[in-house]
Amino acid sequence: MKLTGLSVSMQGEAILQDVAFHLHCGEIVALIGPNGAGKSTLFRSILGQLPYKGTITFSPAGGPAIRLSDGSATGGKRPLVGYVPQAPSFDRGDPVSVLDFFVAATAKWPVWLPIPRKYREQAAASLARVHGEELLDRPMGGLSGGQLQRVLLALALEPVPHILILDEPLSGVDIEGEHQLLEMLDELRTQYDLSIFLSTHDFATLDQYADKVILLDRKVLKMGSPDEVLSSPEFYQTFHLRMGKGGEHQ
Ligand SMILES: Nc1ncnc2c1ncn2[C@@H]1O[C@H](COP(=O)(O)OP(=O)(O)OP(=O)(O)O)[C@@H](O)[C@H]1O
Repeated sequence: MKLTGLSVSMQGEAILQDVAFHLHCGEIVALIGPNGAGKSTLFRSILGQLPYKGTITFSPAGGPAIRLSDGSATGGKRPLVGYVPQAPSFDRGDPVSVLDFFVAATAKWPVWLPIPRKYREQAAASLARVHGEELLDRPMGGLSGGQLQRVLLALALEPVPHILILDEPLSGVDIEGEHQLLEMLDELRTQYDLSIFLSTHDFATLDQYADKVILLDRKVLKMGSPDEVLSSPEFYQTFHLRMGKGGEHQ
């Protein structure tokens, strides 16, 4: 995927200005920036949910270059983009099971009717992709942050897209859940040559999984390896940290 000169305005205010970068096949790119930087707006533009200026070009492996303008284009048999939204909160006592949720989302089957065996098998197979078979009959409200992310991830992989976008997948996930999720993303990108583009406020783990980091605050302020971005003056200025002469923060 290649973005050039991407700009978005809302109600006369420039939300994104001249954003440009490449996302290569099988690459994991992390998007960081302060609150209100435009991270979700960038995702919504890529998903074709917002009007924008500039170009977003998709060149799925083995397929023709496809320009997405309304979010409906597909790259061959696989959809271009899958999306894992910020995790919704479920009431602890909510009786809706993972199976109910999955089938309602994928097959549009109403939750109050008995679920046919074929839908149960399909949901189990989808959850198996994220090693979550055992979650099938659990209530959504009883899942941990990491388990909920895995269910949402399984949904976004049905069917497996070329590019997977995740909006703050690590928020509300404990350290062990975060480790599992990152391992799973790494496994999925290798298995499906999936490009992964995610936003996060967790900078400590970036160097464990991200090939590239983009620091955004309405514009791209810095782009590079986790080390390059996290040690840059732009990073320190954006997050109001003070930097010593040698580049070390004080
Ligand atoms: N529908 C809208 N109309 C007007 N302004 C909007 C709209 N949606 C978002 N904005 C503004 O766009 C800016 C960027 O918002 P966005 O949600 O993309 O930021 P973000 O980086 O995802 O923030 P966060 O880290 O808090 O989730 C904010 O100033 C927000 O107020």
